[in-house]
Amino acid sequence: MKQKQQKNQSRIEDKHVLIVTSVEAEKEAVKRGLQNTGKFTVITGGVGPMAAAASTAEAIAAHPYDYVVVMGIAGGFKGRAPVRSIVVATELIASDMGAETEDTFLSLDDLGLGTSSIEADRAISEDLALCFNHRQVPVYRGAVLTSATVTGTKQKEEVLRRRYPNAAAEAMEGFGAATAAAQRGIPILEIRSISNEVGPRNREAWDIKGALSSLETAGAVLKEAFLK
Ligand SMILES: O=C(O)c1cccc(C(=O)CC[C@H]2O[C@@H](n3cnc4c(=O)[nH]cnc43)[C@H](O)[C@@H]2O)c1
Repeated sequence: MKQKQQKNQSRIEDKHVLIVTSVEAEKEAVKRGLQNTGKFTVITGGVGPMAAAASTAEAIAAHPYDYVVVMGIAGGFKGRAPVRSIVVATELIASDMGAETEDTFLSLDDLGLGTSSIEADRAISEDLALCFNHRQVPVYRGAVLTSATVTGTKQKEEVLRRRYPNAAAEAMEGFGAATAAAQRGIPILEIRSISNEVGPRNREAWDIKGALSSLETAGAVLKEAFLK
């Protein structure tokens, strides 16, 4: 009876997971963390929401993945997610898709034209945050913004803070991959390691090496969460 129950259950350890990164260095960092675990396929999907959407759509059309996980480095909002910490997304938001008026911003939801926000798989993202805590890796849960343009001014940072009070990080791919996944009903997750503060551009100050090291740890934690 027990055997039969186990056979009928949809077991998380039997799932096949597609991981979407933007550049090769992120893919290699995640793969080091995963240590050749067969159930994960890691792709370099390109930079920006359009490249991420197209690459994800192509991958999930070719193979029946059970989860899509967007991973990479990101900017963190000061006071919400410091450099080298990890952000596990609660939702993936297209930060600039909508319409401006003289005094506000209208999202696609406000306009009745679709949605600018897709929720991350709640149970797994909560579990992941616990796994990071367990390893004493600083982790924050919050919305991850997808912006086609990296924020480079104080003024834009403040606009985003006001518009998205629950945002912890900004990157460029999540909502694109999530759109492709949602069209096939595949749950989405986003895990980001913070390389820089969102705000005035200072590319030399980005801690890419540190963030890639945190991303490698994130790969190991993802493996632990899916295999336990
Ligand atoms: O130059 C390198 O060695 C290198 C290694 C890994 C990654 C990079 C990138 O430039 C990745 C671009 C990627 O980073 C995300 N990102 C990072 N910070 C921000 C931000 O403040 N706002 C938006 N996006 C950010 C983004 O997802 C890009 O795809 C270079």
